[in-house]
Amino acid sequence: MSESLALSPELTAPGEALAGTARALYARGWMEGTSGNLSVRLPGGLAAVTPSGRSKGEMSAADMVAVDVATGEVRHAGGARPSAETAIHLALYRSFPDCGAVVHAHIPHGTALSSRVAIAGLDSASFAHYEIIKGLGGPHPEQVTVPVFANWADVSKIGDDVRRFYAGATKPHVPVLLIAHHGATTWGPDLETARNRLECLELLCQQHLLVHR
Ligand SMILES: CSC[C@@H](O)[C@@H](O)C(=O)COP(=O)(O)O
Ligand SMILES: [Zn+2]
Repeated sequence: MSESLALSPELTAPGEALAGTARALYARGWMEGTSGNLSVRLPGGLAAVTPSGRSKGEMSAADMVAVDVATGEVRHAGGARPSAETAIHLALYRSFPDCGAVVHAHIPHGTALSSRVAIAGLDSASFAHYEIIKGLGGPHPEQVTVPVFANWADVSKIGDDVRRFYAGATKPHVPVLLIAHHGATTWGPDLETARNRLECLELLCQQHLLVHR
């Protein structure tokens, strides 16, 4: 089925929220050259996802693509393909029933730190004492360990890794992750919270890199 989201009035507001948040993140320099993607969960087992390969500074609600969270099947699209990283978004929606929105951006300091972690042969970054940790939404206000996933060319493999990682988790998690040499993905009950967590993660990584030059 292929149909513009603009034709579905109940999907227009989430689409506008996605376009507005994407514009703001683009304006910050975090979604350069078509990078970055966002999604929100919709009623009926769907998620609205940004289209693939488009400037995230110039989108409207009608550009968004609705996909089935359970199957990944495209349900509504005005001719656009959903984000190439939809598999990561769906892995998070499937892992966390309370996840209402996912934001991915190539934040500069987060990406630099993810590269440093990967080059060191590690798979997580730990931080302690920074006040901004409180803004990440994790269980501990004073310390946090952020997983750093491998950046497979086949994005479905990143989605599989994410799904496996959180399926095995028994403790409360922090709703942010890094992808090595690539960027960050954050999530939350709504788009605003997911975006705030992205901002906090970028600032945390920046502060950490200033301390550990
Ligand atoms: C500018 S290339 C960046 C892409 O490879 C990818 O990492 C990305 O963030 C955007 O992919 P998209 O398919 O537009 O959602
Ligand atoms: Zn990306």
